[in-house]
Amino acid sequence: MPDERVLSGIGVTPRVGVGTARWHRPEIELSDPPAPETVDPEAERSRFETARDRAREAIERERDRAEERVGAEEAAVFDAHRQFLDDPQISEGVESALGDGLPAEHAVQRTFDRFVEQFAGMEGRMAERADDLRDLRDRLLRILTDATTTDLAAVPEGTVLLAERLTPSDTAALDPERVAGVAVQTGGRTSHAAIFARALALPAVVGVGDALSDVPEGAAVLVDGEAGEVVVDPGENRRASADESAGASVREGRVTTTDGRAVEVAANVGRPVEVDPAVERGADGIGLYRTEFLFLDRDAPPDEAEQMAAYRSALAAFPEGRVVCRTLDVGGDKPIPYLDLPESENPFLGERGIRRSLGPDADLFETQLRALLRAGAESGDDGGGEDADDETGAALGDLAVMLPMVSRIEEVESVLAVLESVASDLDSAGVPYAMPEFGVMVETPAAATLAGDLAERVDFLSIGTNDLTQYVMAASRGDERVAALHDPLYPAVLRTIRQTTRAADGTDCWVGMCGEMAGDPALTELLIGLGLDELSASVVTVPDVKARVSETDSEAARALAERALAAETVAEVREIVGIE
Ligand SMILES: C=C(OP(=O)(O)O)C(=O)O
Repeated sequence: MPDERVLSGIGVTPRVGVGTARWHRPEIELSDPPAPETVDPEAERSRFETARDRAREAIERERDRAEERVGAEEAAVFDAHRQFLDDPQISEGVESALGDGLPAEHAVQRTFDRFVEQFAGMEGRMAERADDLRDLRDRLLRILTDATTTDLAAVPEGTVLLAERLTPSDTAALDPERVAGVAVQTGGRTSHAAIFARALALPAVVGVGDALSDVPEGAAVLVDGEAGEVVVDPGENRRASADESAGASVREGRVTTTDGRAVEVAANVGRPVEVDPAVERGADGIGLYRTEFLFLDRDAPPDEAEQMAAYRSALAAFPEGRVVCRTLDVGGDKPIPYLDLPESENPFLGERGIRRSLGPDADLFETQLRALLRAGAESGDDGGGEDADDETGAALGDLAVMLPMVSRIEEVESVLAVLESVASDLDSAGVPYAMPEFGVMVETPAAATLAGDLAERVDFLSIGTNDLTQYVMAASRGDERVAALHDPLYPAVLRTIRQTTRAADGTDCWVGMCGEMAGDPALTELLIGLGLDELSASVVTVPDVKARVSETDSEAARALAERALAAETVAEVREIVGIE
């Protein structure tokens, strides 16, 4: 058996892939420039201009392609490339190098290298600009030297792509059908490579460092995006784990248990770019759209038309399904600078979620509800602006609105009143809208205790086990010292879940789960036994959860849940469920 070699980095997608190493080395080595007197500056200027035009066209093409595959937000990086291409300082730098008698390719290299050095010495986002400049420099050099490079869209199936760095254009070109994994020497969790890899559900490890450069072309390599490991010459055991992680194949359409009980398997998404991968991985709909992501990383909130366009395109992606939009959930771990959230002694117990929407963010909340009600209208309302969705008129799925951090019946009553008033304003203005399904998250012990009263007022409850566990166990989500307590398999949490589903038994109110627990296929049978009607999972695990649902017998699941509910310790629960 060959010796395994394990390199560590930062795992960015919870998947394991194995395949054959293939290096992507786009850097171009130029030989020394010829003597200046032998160079014709006019001819070189014209070569540079032609190369710049060709680069501009290619950037446009790649931008469109990236937008189609991974979304407008990620594709926006190509706009930065286009701006650099026409940046006067760069043009001046190239002009001055041509004036010094350098050929076009050397002029490009000298100019860009200076800017790369400047940006690389800065912090944060500015440092990322250095990558954009390298990307653009190499593109121009490839054109000027007629260099042939790997066509990343056409690598052989089963390729594990290795690179010193992956530029946005490289990553956007990757074909998930062909690429078994990606390992990159540089980059962090929020690097472009990581973001694209996640959006495409590719196993990926970034920030592996120089050790990666010793991996030979053609070696067998396993990429463990969960553990953050790159394993060269993996042994049989490792390969078996990759096979397991390759997971179930995508299943279109609804699944039922072996005895015919329908369980909806939806996906959790945070940004428009994640919607298409959810469709591709066979989700029945969106069980949690974390709409606060539409409000992050910007200077002002999205207006009604922009929000409406985002909601409508999610609805159009699931014409047969349901899209559950959670209203703005800020505060706690999700600050938004322009909202000027006050310091809180304990933000998780402070003014967050619905508490803000019915308080200081009332105007934003009303705008969001207007956008949601209008988004659900059959067709014909295009949001009234150029930001509006061009899917207008397409078949749309069913919209549902869900409230975060509910702990009082009064909150639900107040929101119902706001909904009525928004609907009546739209009515009077003759604006088309549709009343959505209406539900609340059960993420506070108070909501679980009141589940029966809530169920009388809403169409659905969705259990957010991430927060529910934090509040039931009094163990902060982000505090490593109490991480072991943050486990939904503790009997207190399991019984709170059952309390919630039981409260809705026999009513028209359905009960789903959108916390991370719902996405763990090892717990699917238990959750069916606990009475969940819907499971909303991370996009990558949707096929595995669907597969588990269709292997489950509801009677056996109920018996399993009864045993787990009778257990007194987490260790007993784990043993009963059959996990370590
Ligand atoms: C799904 C949940 O919400 P969040 O976005 O806070 O993880 C949860 O708390 O389980």
